[in-house]
Amino acid sequence: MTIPELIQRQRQRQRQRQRRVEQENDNLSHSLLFQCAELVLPWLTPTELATISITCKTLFLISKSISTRRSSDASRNFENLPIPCINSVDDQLYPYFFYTPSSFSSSQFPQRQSWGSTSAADPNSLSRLGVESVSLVDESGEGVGGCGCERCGDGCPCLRFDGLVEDVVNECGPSCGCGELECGNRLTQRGVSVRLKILKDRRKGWCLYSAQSIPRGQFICEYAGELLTTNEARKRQQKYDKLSSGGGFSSALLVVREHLPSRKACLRLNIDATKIGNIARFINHSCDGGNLSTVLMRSSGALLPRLCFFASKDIKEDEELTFSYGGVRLRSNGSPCFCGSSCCFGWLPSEQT
Ligand SMILES: C[S@@+](CC[C@H](N)C(=O)[O-])C[C@H]1O[C@@H](n2cnc3c(N)ncnc32)[C@H](O)[C@@H]1O
Repeated sequence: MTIPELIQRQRQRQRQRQRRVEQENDNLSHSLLFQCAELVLPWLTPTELATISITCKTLFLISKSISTRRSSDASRNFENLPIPCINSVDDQLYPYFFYTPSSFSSSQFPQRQSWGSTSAADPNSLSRLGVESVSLVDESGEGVGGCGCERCGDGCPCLRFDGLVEDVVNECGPSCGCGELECGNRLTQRGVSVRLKILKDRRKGWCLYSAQSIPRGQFICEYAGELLTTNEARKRQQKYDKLSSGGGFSSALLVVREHLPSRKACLRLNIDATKIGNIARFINHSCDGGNLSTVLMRSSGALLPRLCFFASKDIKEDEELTFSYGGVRLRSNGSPCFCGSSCCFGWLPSEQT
């Protein structure tokens, strides 16, 4: 071999080595990018995700799989069964909101929530019974109202708990000695146990549907969201009314009043599930009362009750779940109702909050 040939061969080897190193670096940075993106992207909003997905192929593919995972379970693994979102009317893949299995005071909630990552959300990372942190105590600071039953049944004292307000159904609570969720008097504390799905309707927006037949009396879900002061609820209602008048915005602020035995005062709960809520935020109104009834449930010793939905009749698979938002239509800027019932009033119930 001549000297120029030797030099050429050496250069060739050098170039091959360099290409190998470049390829390895490229693979490494791709997998690093992949790992970082899988960690960071689930924290983004749909708009942020769409923006980042157009920057390179890897981010496009990861964003796409996050969107698919988001639409496969709106409850992000916080409920016992996945609740898929199905949209056959437009391009919106899934409704975006923060998930909470139970109501809580808004100052306790983080600014962002991860949704759609490969590792499932930890259902224990958010308390299922947020409102129970506000509990009744005796003078020594001990919780009151709990039972000491080994096996709770009809004789459990929690069922006869002398509550603050009328028309509230009682269950065992955190100060009971009957163990955790296996107790028979905690019907509404185990989360959603029926198959549900969220479908999009062109006029009503997202709707909650049954994905199995459900017998009358079955617990469906709690209405969970931010617990607001009445002042804050009024401010938000004004803001939501303005946004709704522009179209394409749905609010989910619910006001529940429970009368005290004197009938002179009431306990008022303002639950806003617009930004932070659970699947109950997708239940639409029906002027005929729909197929759900609401019941206020109080766990023994808890100050605040929880608003729970039960099937008010036998429900078939693929039926929309609805209830009546109320009978009052006071606000002049009410929205049109598309419940489709024969007694439809034409406008959604609304009152001054
Ligand atoms: C609690 S949210 C229900 C979920 C909502 N459809 C969504 O897409 O998020 C309440 C909002 O849903 C819409 N809605 C509920 N019932 C309706 C009905 N019968 N007709 C028209 N819109 C309805 C209204 O925009 C209302 O403000």
